[in-house]
Amino acid sequence: MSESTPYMAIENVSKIFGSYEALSDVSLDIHAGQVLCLLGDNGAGKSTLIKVLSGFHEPTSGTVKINGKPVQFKSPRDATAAGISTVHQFGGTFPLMSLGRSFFTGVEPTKGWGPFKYFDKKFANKVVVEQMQEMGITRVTDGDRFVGSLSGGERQVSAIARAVYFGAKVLILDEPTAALGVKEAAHVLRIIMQAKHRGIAVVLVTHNVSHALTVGDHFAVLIRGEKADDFAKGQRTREEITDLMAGGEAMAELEAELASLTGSGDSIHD
Ligand SMILES: Nc1ncnc2c1ncn2[C@@H]1O[C@H](COP(=O)(O)OP(=O)(O)OP(=O)(O)O)[C@@H](O)[C@H]1O
Repeated sequence: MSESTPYMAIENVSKIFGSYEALSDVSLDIHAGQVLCLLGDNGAGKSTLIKVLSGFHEPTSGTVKINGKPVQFKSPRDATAAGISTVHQFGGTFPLMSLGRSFFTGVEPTKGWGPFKYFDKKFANKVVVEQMQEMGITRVTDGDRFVGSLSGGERQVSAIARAVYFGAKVLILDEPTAALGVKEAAHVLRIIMQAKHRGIAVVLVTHNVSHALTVGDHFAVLIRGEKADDFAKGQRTREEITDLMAGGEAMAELEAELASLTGSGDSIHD
């Protein structure tokens, strides 16, 4: 990783729910123009970590920093103001909303004045079509189309396009390729690379080691709330990562169980 100050960092962050420690003493650096992949099995703490980064949860202890300075996000609004944009698994939009409306939710462009102010649909639709085309979704030519008419991959890409258009500095993507076909996943990964080349810091949460290895510059593996490993591209093999993630531990347990079954005469081959 570069020596420069990361745009965002968390230091020794823990998050405790009741008596359960969902995150335990996790530190991470998030650099502009790099893709940080957050890997981990179900329940490892990935969503909790995303929620800390995006201002949804305040950490129980530890520090969040922007440009080297400690910050306290009291709400997602504070994180948004710091340029942090989170795209949820299904694009986080309403299926019956038009593409133009959905793209500008919360920042509606208006025309007219005072009581005669109205949503500038023409402008919104023009921008959304331009942005989608730029991101390779060439079949969208009408901003009046419903969000629900997009495929899963197109929805992800449009949510990323929105974040980029509004100047996100950190783009957090929660399992953006889950449930996508190979071609669509490849498109989303290409768009992630585009965002990185624009200087955006990308945090990619995924179960998919192949996807992570394709675009990642840096990797962190969470196991039961703890950072089990943290490494740069090229420092681990695919097998090492898969083993760690899937819990070498879980596989060892399964093997021990099978061995005891065979050992006690309950052969699975009987
Ligand atoms: N608000 C909450 N209250 C209590 N426990 C919680 C809360 N949020 C998360 N947890 C617990 O913290 C642990 C980590 O959950 P988290 O959702 O962060 O995992 P994850 O890695 O995102 O899993 P998945 O891949 O399944 O989404 C889980 O055991 C979960 O039940």
